[in-house]
Amino acid sequence: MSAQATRREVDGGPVEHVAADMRGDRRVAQGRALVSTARRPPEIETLHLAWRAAIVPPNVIPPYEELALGGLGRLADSAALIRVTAPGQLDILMAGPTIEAWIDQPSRRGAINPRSSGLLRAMHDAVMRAQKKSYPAETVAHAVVDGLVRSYDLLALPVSNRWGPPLCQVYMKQREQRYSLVDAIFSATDEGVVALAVIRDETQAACDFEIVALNDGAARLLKRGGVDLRGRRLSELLAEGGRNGALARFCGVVENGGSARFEIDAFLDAGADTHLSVNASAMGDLVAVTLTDISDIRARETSFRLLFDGSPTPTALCDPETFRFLAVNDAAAALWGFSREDLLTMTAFDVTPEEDWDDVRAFASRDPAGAVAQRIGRHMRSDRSQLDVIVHSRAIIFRDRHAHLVTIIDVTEKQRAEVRLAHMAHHDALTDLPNRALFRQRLDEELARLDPEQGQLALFYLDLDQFKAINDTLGHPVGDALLRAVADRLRICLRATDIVARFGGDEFGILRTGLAGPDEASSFASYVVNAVSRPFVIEGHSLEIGTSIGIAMAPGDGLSSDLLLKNADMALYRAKDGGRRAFHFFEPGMDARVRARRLLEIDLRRAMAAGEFELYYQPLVSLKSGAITGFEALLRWHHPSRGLVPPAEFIPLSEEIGLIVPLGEWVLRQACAEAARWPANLKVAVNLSSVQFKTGNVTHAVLSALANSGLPASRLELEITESILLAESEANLATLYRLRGLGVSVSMDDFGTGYSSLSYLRAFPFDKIKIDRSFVSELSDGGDCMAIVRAVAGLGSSLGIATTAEGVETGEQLAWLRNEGCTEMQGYYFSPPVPASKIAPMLKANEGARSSCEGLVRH
Ligand SMILES: Nc1nc2c(ncn2[C@@H]2O[C@H](COP(=O)(O)O[C@H]3[C@@H](O)[C@H](n4cnc5c(=O)[nH]c(N)nc54)O[C@@H]3COP(=O)(O)O)[C@@H](O)[C@H]2O)c(=O)[nH]1
Repeated sequence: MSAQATRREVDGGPVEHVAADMRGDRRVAQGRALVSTARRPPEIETLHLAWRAAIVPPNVIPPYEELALGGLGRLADSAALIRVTAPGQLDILMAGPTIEAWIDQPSRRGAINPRSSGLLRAMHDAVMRAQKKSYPAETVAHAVVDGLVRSYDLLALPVSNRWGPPLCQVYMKQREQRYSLVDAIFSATDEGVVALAVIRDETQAACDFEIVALNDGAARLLKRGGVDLRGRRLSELLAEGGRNGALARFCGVVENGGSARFEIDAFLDAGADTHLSVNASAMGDLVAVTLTDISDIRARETSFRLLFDGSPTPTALCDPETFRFLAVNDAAAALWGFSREDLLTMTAFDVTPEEDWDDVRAFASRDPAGAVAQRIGRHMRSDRSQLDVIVHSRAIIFRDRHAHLVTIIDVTEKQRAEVRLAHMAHHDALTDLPNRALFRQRLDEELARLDPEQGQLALFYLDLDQFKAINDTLGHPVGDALLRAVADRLRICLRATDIVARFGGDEFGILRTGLAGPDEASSFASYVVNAVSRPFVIEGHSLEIGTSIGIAMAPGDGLSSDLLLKNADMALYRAKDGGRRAFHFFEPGMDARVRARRLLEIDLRRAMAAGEFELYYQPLVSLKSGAITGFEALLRWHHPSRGLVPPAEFIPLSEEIGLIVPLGEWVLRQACAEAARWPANLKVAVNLSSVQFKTGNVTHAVLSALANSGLPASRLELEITESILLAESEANLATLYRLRGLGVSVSMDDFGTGYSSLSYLRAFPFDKIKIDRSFVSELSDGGDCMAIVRAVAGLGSSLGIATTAEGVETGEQLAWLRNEGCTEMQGYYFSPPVPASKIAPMLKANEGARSSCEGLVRH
């Protein structure tokens, strides 16, 4: 059987502790109890031994008469005879005065004090269970009598009953030891317990208190160890500053009755850092006070407060039900732009945009026992500006109530930086257009949902004409501004569902969906070409660039991004081939041509760096004297694998990719340097491309070539075509006049082809007209060419402009041209273009021939 501890309310009175140690089941081995009998009082011990003698042999219990009625003498005062007639029904058949006092009830059937009945019943049951083995049951009981705790040893024995079931005889012995209940309670707690008596003033109002009793805990807390505080007035123990306040709280308890809890830190000898929590209960003019030392808690709170207030992290304490701020630190006030005082009258909703209120509620209603929770959201400052925040919250107990300790991390800048980074990853920094990656992504998406029934998809691949030349000559800031302006113009061309992207350099892409067919794509492409062709004014420069566009359509030209981009790119090259400001649709078979052209472009750029270019010179011969008057410089490309590449194959491409500008400057420098070595009466003619006029600084290039070579300007002849006067004529005319002003002469090349407008001859005083070789080659056929050559020769003669016939290959042509009044010839009949090394011998031969009157000598 185990020790039992039961706690029962007895008649609504004080709590009684009853400890029962039932030994009825304990075995007795070889006549010796296993439990110690050392604490058994002598009377009980005697009784115990007598009983043991009587029951030998075992299993025979003594008759009722022998034990209950016989020979007990004064032990009968401390004995009771009990039985249990039904479960829970305890009868006391007989009880001596001592035991009667314990059970605090006269011995009557069925009316026993409940605080004793449980114990008696337990002893009865233990004895009855063990009766066959004749074991007694023993226990100790306690009771409070007159404020003293008394302890009793109890022994229960079975006795036989000739009229029915065995009975149970209980013997009780009160121990000498007694405790004061109040002392016991007082000493059992570390808390201070004080009994105060009210002192009333003449109006009978409570005004002070006298200490009636206190325990060690109270003496320790009030730091008056050794000094008897009993009889002292409470007011004497309180520091002046807090005295009135503290007394008022105690008086309030008395006046209002009941109990109250409050804090005091004003006890004189307790020290300023001692904080006591007071629980006071009034009973008439007596006040029972429990004092608890909460100094540590307050110290922790102070540390917490210091950490809280001084933390650079915005922090607030928030009521999870009302969302009211219970505390905020300076960092939070600074973050939200409100004062701390204002915030203490506000709720979390006042700093949260309304759209996020549900989030805030859900966040606050999470499991309060949970760990730190995190919410990413927005807060609002006093100026209504919004912040991106991460809110961490932890449920804590703050001053005996639930609260949420909330820290706020302002991630506005971080968030914006991330958004910026994400934007930068998908957009071109210069134009802010989507980049190739984003374009591809959108193209993939559009292809995935492409439904030909709903319309086709067109990919427009744009490349700006002449951009590189502008960039190289006017500088990158102008180039950048031009690209931005082009981007703006493209944006204007778009519908909301279109996408325009900059792929890099001067390449752009446009994605358009829902097209009925190629016709719709062509009209959009020409609209874009026209839009980009309109002049741009950048930093005072009027720039005309134009664009070429390659178009690939889905589903016809491919269903993958890669294929469509590749096909549109190929179509673009074709568009460029076909002349600028044009667009072209992808056609199967373009691939090979485009590849060849790409290779040429790569080769051309490399050739410039590798010094694969050389100038050949073709003599210009006076038809009057037969003397060489000068040489035309003609560019040649020594390709490492293809051999000598004629300029007609690479000049157009180098114009397109802007390479003509540096290449043209090289030609000028080289030709002038070469001519400077010739006899002083010989001129050198250099071809200028219209691109050099448009994007290069021709005047500067000419000046620097002359200066570097030392060639007099009068010995340099510049050959231009009418295309230079077609585009940007005003600016180009101004350049031509500037060049003429330097002293160089200017020839109109390839006259007769193109528009051959006579107005050009009026617009600028050309020094020479070069009749295109296509007319000369067909002179023998008679007809138009003869008439044209005759007209041009006559025009030159009447305007006083020299005329040079190009491509003279036969003596007949020569004779006819001389006869018609042409002043100069150039052609294979005299000499093809030759390397510079051949010039000296040629000049020598020409001189010799003229001196021997042989006229023109073919070389
Ligand atoms: N911008 C620059 N253009 C240049 C430069 N060097 C050449 N070119 C232009 O390339 C075109 C082709 O030139 P090329 O292959 O050198 O042809 C020239 C002559 O070889 C050719 N020619 C001369 N005589 C005859 C002849 O009797 N028969 C015949 N079939 N061809 C002949 O004519 C070309 C010279 O023409 P032109 O310039 O019009 O005087 C050509 O358009 C060049 O201009 C350069 O450095 N820059």
